[in-house]
Amino acid sequence: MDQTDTIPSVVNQGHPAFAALDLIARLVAALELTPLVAVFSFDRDGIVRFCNHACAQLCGLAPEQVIGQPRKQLFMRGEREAEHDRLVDEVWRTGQHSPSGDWQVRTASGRELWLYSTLVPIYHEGALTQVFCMDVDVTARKREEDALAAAGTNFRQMFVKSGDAILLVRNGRIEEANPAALQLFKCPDAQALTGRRLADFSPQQQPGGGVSLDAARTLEEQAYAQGNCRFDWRYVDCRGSPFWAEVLMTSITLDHEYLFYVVVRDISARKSAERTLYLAAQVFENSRDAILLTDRDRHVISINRAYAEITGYSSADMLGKPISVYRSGVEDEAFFREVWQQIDATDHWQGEIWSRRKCGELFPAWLALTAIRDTQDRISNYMAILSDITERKRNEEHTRHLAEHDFLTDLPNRVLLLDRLSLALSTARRKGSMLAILFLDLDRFKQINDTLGHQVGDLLLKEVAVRLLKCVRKVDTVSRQGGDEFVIILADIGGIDHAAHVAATIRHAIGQPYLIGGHELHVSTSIGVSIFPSDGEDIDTLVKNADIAMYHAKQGGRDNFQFFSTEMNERIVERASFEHGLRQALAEQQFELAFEPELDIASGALVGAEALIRWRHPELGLLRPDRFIGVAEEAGLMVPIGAWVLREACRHARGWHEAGHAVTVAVNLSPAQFLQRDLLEHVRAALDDAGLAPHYLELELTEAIIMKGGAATADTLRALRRLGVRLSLDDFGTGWSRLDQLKDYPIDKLKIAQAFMHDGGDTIAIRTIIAMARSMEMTVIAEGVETAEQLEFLRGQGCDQYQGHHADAAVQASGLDGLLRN
Ligand SMILES: Nc1nc2c(ncn2[C@@H]2O[C@H](COP(=O)(O)OP(=O)(O)OP(=O)(O)O)[C@@H](O)[C@H]2O)c(=O)[nH]1
Repeated sequence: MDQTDTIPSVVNQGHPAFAALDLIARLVAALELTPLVAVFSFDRDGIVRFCNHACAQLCGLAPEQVIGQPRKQLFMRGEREAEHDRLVDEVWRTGQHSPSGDWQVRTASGRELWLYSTLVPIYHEGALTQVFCMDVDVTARKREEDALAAAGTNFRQMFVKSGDAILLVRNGRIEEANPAALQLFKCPDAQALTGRRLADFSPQQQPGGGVSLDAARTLEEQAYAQGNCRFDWRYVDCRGSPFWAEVLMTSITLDHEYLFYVVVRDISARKSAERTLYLAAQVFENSRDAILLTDRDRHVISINRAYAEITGYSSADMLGKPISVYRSGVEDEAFFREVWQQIDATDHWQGEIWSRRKCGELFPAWLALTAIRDTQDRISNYMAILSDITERKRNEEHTRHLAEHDFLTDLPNRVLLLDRLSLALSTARRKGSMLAILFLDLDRFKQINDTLGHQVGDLLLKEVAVRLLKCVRKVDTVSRQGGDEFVIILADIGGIDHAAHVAATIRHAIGQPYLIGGHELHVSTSIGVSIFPSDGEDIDTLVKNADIAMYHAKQGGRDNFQFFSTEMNERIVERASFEHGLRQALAEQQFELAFEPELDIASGALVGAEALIRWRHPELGLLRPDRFIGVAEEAGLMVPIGAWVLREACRHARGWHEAGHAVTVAVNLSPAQFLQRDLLEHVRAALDDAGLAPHYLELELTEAIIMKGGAATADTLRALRRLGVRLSLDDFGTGWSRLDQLKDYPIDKLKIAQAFMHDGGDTIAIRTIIAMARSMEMTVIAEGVETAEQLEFLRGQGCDQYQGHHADAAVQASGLDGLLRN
């Protein structure tokens, strides 16, 4: 219902003039009541004459307060007051209404408002009496407009200044692009972008495989449906270079237009980092080397597949455990301390170590440890790369073996020989010992090849190698130089006799018949020997001289060995002739016995005599044992010679007894005799043959026999003792046995070594030996007594018997020497 309907009619509606008046009255009433337009009027003095409700409300006053007030008090216009005054004057002057406009005002009640305002002249009876001011409150609209303008400005700023590329896309075409977009797409100007589709800046296909055009459309639809969508996209810029971007497409669709606000951010760096990470992960997982990662405290945080495969440990076994738990135990703590010290200093260590699989098996590994640092340069992790090098080591070993060994015999070849020789020489130099080089060449080997073929020759060479190895000790080296030549190093030999002995053994071994391919073959060898240091100080000289000596052996009719030095050859010849002579001496009874008397100190009586062998050599005259016992021992003649001495000594003793002198005979036993199984039988037979009571036979042993012998020796000694034979220990005090060690052996008598009697005598040692021997109830005899003073001293110490020049003299004086000599 119109508000004017509520205004009562003040005139008779039937008369036309009154009808017009009535309309005016109704209009005024409507003006009065309208809430939409604030209306007031003022006269030429600016005094308010009329004010409707809306106006009073706008001013924040009651209408009656407003009437009669100056118009300027209703709405103050600040800086624009004068401008408004001019408008008012213009209306009064021209009688025309003013142009409408927006005015910012402060109301009488202090509110800030925007008014849309018009001034209208009001005539009364033809005269301009008042001006109406009609104001519409447009504050709300004005504020919205301001906010919109501000938002627009902000948006513009953001659009222009954004570091991200922003595109406005309308109906699939780029409408606007910000500077960052021009830069990102490397466009010379905006025209290069506008009007085109985003797909125009994409490769035909996206890396995922979809056609760019279709994929872009799908994404636009998605953004339209969901409001926005975010995706990674591969673009190509105006210069044709591809790049990765992250795209946020927001639909701001109006009406039926597709309008998108598209933010494009270059993520090529991130993509490349992602790619690098992906590759690193692939490398980690697919590496054939075992890789393990730890944290900075060296606790395992990751292992790759190869690690699990190689070691047998799973991630579950290892994660969180200290890496040190998985050491093999071969390398010690000090080794790992050094490893970590180096990593601390250089961030890296690599080397060979032993590793252990979960099943316990050890394997050689190449380990590379690297410290990984964070952006602050602090160690954040450690990486261990472990390669199983079992196969490599095996191959290396195989290759090295091939390089160092002869393919036919598998003996060390020349390369390894020189290496070993160099080692042996430095050891010999350090220890001041001797070594020998034997240069062997088979005799007339060519004939075997020529008559029976190379294959047979080869088999013969292999058999020769086997035989050579049997002739030497483990410390020696047998090598094949090629052809039928072999070189042998004899390390640390005691003397040239050793070398001669080995050479003779080899000659003999090679000379034994071979059964090869159904043929019985015979071959001999010529051997040359050089000795360090006498025949040369260095490898070349020694090998050359052994070769020369071998040549001499060939010259000398083959099948023999020759020393390089003539002097040595002579000595060996002499030795050989000595050996021959000894065999003859046995057969021809060239040995004799001499007796050294043993006297009782207390009574001065002759109580025994030690049998000493002599060799009456047909050319050299009477030889004492030190000239020939060594050769006899090496030639294995000590057993028959010892047996002869035993028999002869017993026979002599029996003679003394028959002459009325119950004297004991002492016989020295050699180690070779002791090793004889039937020693006991020999002794018994010697006693029986001579008819001598066993307690008149005394067997003299050396400390070496006792100490080396062990249980078997103790058994033999006890058996001899049971037989009734007496046992004495010769040269006591010079070896390394101690008296308390002797208590397990049935020894009757100790012979104090002659050495203690020299230079005034070692009185303390003699005293100690005598005291201890007495405590063990052994008889003590001193050897090498030469003076009456020495004898007196021994007597004072309670020594039982003595030997030596002083005893010989006493025996001569007593006339008993004739007895012993016969
Ligand atoms: N079966 C065989 N023969 C070889 C091999 N290497 C070399 N030979 C032969 O070994 C022979 C060596 O001969 P020589 O040492 O020079 O002469 P020899 O016949 O042994 O006569 P002398 O040494 O003077 O006693 C030559 O016939 C070579 O062909 C091999 O690997 N296998």
